[in-house]
Amino acid sequence: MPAPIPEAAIQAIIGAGRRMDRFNWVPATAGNFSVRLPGNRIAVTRSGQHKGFLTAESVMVVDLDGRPEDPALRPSAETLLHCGIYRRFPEIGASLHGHSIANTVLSRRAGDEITLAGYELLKAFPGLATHDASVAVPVFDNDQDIARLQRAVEACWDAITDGIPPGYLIRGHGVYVWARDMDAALARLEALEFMLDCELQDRRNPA
Ligand SMILES: CSCCC(=O)C(=O)COP(=O)(O)O
Ligand SMILES: [Zn+2]
Repeated sequence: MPAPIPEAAIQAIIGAGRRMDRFNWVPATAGNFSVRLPGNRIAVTRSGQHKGFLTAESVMVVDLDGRPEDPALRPSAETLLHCGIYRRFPEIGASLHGHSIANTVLSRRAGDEITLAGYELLKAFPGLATHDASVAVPVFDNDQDIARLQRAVEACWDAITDGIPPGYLIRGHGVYVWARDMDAALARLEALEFMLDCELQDRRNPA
């Protein structure tokens, strides 16, 4: 009999969905969220749920390779991207994926990264103590083969020598961010989305 999902993890996931829905970052059934549990378990949203209206039944458990504890339940189609984050970064406790207008539009127009520079909100990212900095957020081509997409993400991470940014974009699709816990992941997501929105508005109305 598998261990129950801790109530705190369930509430963190439900709360994240409500908060992201208020910003219109999870339209239709877009988005997926996860929390690391003890014992190499991951609490993750089930596939096809509206993330603004999650309940305890919307959350299930997979292992670090994405295998469901209950084979009758279907985890997020993008579970392997969450697993890749937890496998790579042992200190990470929560991961979020959303589809905002800003991350979708900008990633469609971008090359293989979007550089954010000079924003006070860069200080919401780890290791940055000043606006006088820049972060190159990777952008990956969208792929319905999520295992292949995860391999592209890992190849990019392997090539970064000066600090992996706490998020990436998937072209025309959305964003992934992660942090030590759900509150920190939401703060990072809000900071990143704010800066992407600024970039989008800048491009619409260049000075
Ligand atoms: C209608 S959204 C298309 C799938 C997607 O990109 C997503 O984020 C939600 O997929 P899930 O399987 O996690 O519900
Ligand atoms: Zn998605």
